[in-house]
Formats: sequence, structure tokens, C-alpha cells
Amino acid sequence: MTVLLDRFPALVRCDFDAYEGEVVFVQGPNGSGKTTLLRLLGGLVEAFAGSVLVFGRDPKTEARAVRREVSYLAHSYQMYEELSGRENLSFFSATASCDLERALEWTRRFGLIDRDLDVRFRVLSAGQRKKMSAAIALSRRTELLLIDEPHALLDQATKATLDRGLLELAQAGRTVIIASHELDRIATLASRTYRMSNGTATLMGSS
Ligand SMILES: Nc1ncnc2c1ncn2[C@@H]1O[C@H](COP(=O)(O)OP(=O)(O)OP(=O)(O)O)[C@@H](O)[C@H]1O
Repeated sequence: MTVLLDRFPALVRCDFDAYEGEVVFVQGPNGSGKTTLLRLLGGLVEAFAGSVLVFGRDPKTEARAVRREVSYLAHSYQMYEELSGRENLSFFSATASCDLERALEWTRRFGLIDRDLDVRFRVLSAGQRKKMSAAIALSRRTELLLIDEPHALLDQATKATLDRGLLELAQAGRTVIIASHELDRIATLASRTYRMSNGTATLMGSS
């Protein structure tokens, strides 16, 4: 598929696939098209040419149905800054098929304490914000998780906890697609890796 962003070819005849229960890594230098690929799969940008199918559906014509099956954890979080973490979790459980108990469990596994859940989201540290957002992403009842730079901002222990969570999702049959620069984490996590370069994806190998 090809994606033009403001006439710039961000993806160029890019071939990509992922299967149920897989963790797929998308790596590549800055500006190579990783985020654009994730946004395309999440129905947030449209293909100019080529075809995109997410669980057999075209995100262009069935955007709503696709979004119900997809969680997307982006660089910037779609959290309410003036609400507490706990209130944000409640909101996402009411509106975005997030399992509240599971999300609270994830906040505990990430080492967040009651105080972190009760202060306004905007006062949390960068890493705490990331943990709260990741807890929601890991707890949504969707078949596909798209996750952009999941390890950025996290300490080593939390990176390992997150990786275990991503593997648990895959073992439960969910599909996880990760854009990341952290090549050292690929070996333990990914079943396949694509390398992006100038908007095209090359399959690097399977484990
Ligand atoms: N709205 C836009 N208009 C024009 N060009 C854009 C737009 N959004 C992204 N691009 C361009 O598309 C290319 C791919 O961007 P993308 O964000 O997908 O890269 P990336 O691989 O995720 O980079 P990074 O590792 O820095 O996050 C870049 O050259 C970027 O400048």
C-alpha cells in the first residue's frame, strides 16, 4: 500500500502482514514510516493506493468496526489531563472496552501506587504517564494491539514487565505489532521483524 501525507509518500508500495497470536516488530530509522504503518492499520490514515485489510475489513470503509478490534498506544496519550488515573481508567472501561480490574492489576504490576492513581494525570512523571497508558492498552478487549515505542521512558524493570504482558496477550491469541528502536528486546519478543526504510517494509526473519 501507498500512503501520502500532505502529498509526501510516507509509505510506498509497502507490503506487510501479521497473523493471529504473533508479536511483530517494526523497526527502522526515524522517519522511515513506522508510525504511519501503525496509523494505517488503526484506520487513522487512509491508503492512497493498494489494499489494507484488518481482520478482513477495509479500515477505509469500515473504520468503526476496525477501531473496535484495535487498540493503539501512540507516542501521545489520549488521556484526560485533569482527571486522575483512576478516573481515566473508569472512563476507558466505560467507553473503550477496557477491563477495569485488569487495568488496575497492570498498574500494580508496573509499580504504580494509590497516590499515582489518585492525583491528576497531568502531574504524573513521564514514565508514570506511560505506565498508566500501557495499563489501559494491555487491558482493552481488542484482537489487535498497535504500540508505538512502548519501551521509551520506562525503567528496565518496567520494560521487562511490559514485555511479559505483550507475550501474554500473544499467547492468548491476540496480535501485537510494535514499532520500536530497541533492537535488543526483539529476540525475546518478536516472532517476526520488518525493517522499514523510506516507506517500504522488508521482512527480516522469523523465530
Ligand atoms: N502529516 C504529515 N504531512 C507530511 N509528512 C508527514 C506527515 N506525517 C508524517 N510525515 C512524514 O512521513 C515520514 C514517516 O513518518 P513516521 O512518523 O511514520 O516515521 P517513523 O518511522 O515513525 O519515525 P520515528 O522513528 O521518528 O517515530 C516522515 O518523513 C514524516 O516527516
